[in-house]
Amino acid sequence: MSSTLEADAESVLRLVTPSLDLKRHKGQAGKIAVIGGCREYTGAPYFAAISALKIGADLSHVFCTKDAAPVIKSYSPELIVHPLLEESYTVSNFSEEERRKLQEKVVGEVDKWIERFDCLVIGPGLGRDPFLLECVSKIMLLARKFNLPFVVDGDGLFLVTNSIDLVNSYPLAVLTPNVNEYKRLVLKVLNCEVDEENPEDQLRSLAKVLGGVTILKKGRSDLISNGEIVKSVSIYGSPRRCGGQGDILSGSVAVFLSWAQQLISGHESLSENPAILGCIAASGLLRKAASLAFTKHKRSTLTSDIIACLGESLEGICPAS
Ligand SMILES: NC(=O)C1=CN([C@@H]2O[C@H](COP(=O)(O)OP(=O)(O)OC[C@H]3O[C@@H](n4cnc5c(N)ncnc54)[C@H](OP(=O)(O)O)[C@@H]3O)[C@@H](O)[C@H]2O)[C@@H](O)CC1
Ligand SMILES: Nc1ncnc2c1ncn2[C@@H]1O[C@H](COP(=O)(O)OP(=O)(O)OP(=O)(O)O)[C@@H](O)[C@H]1O
Ligand SMILES: [Mg+2]
Repeated sequence: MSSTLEADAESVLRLVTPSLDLKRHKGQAGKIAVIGGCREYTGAPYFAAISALKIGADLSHVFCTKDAAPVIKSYSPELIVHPLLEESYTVSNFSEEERRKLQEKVVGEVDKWIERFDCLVIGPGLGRDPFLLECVSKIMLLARKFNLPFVVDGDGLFLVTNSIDLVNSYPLAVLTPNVNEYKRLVLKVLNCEVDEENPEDQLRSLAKVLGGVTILKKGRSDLISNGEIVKSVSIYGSPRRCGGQGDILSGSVAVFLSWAQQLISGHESLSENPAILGCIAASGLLRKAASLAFTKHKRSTLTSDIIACLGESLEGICPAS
């Protein structure tokens, strides 16, 4: 791997992480919202949303189904949980008109909040219910209308792979596929298999064909591209592959992307791409935290242990004072 490909993740973390300042008010360090959480999955949206707070965001919301909400609330009083999304079983006896009205209501409720957020994370633990995914498509269109950045992960990638137009040519979209999700995306968009020999060139082509979205391809090395540049993050992480680490990553990308956007909007001389910076910072921090958690917990390392190490890992790179 060439040295120019490997990003200096620690420098990026130092660049984008804002200093703590008594003059700043609640909200200025970031307000993020996770769209995810259904009957099957409550852990994934929790991991994404709590990671955002642990890194330093001020407010973290979760928009999930009615069944998932009390469960997610009970994991943490820190999260603001909206029991809004509906699955097909709720509407099984509804007419077309009643379904349309319910969708309008769901999207209308999200619309009330959306302008307050700095970034959305769409997909952790969302599930694949068709009625629910239709609503989420409309939420993505709403986010695009407000020029709100969003990170698409998990089942959000299932949705996007089947409806590419939702992200096509939206430079504020970040996709964070794992090995499987990437395979499906490459097959759908490039109509070929994953190229293991030239992963950087294929990733660049994929991001370019998608009109300049940013893609963070997760794996032994994380590879990041927006169709122009390609960067990698290969810092040593952990040999534990417990589920949920991708969810930490998606919540973290949302925070670092928001911070990078804030930084760049205040410094016209900075020409870096905030989505690329956000991905590098998030990947670097997750790997540091995973490594630290593994030294403490070895084989029993869980996603919650990695989340508990996010603060200490960031402190080691950007001390709070
Ligand atoms: N606690 C929770 O609530 C969590 C909920 N989550 C939520 O679950 C939803 C579905 O997400 P997902 O990641 O399970 O779906 P997908 O990518 O289709 O993988 C399915 C199967 O693919 C395989 N496989 C995976 N990686 C591979 C690899 N590197 N190399 C080779 N094979 C690989 C592996 O199959 P197996 O090896 O078991 O045959 C795996 O089981 C989504 O909403 C997500 O957010 C998770 O975030 C976890 C924590
Ligand atoms: N083989 C690997 N070696 C080292 N680190 C890895 C490896 N695979 C993934 N990772 C790290 O774990 C993070 C999460 O990637 P992973 O492929 O587990 O996501 P995921 O399948 O979406 O996770 P989740 O279970 O949350 O859905 C990546 O950003 C990367 O830093
Ligand atoms: Mg995942």
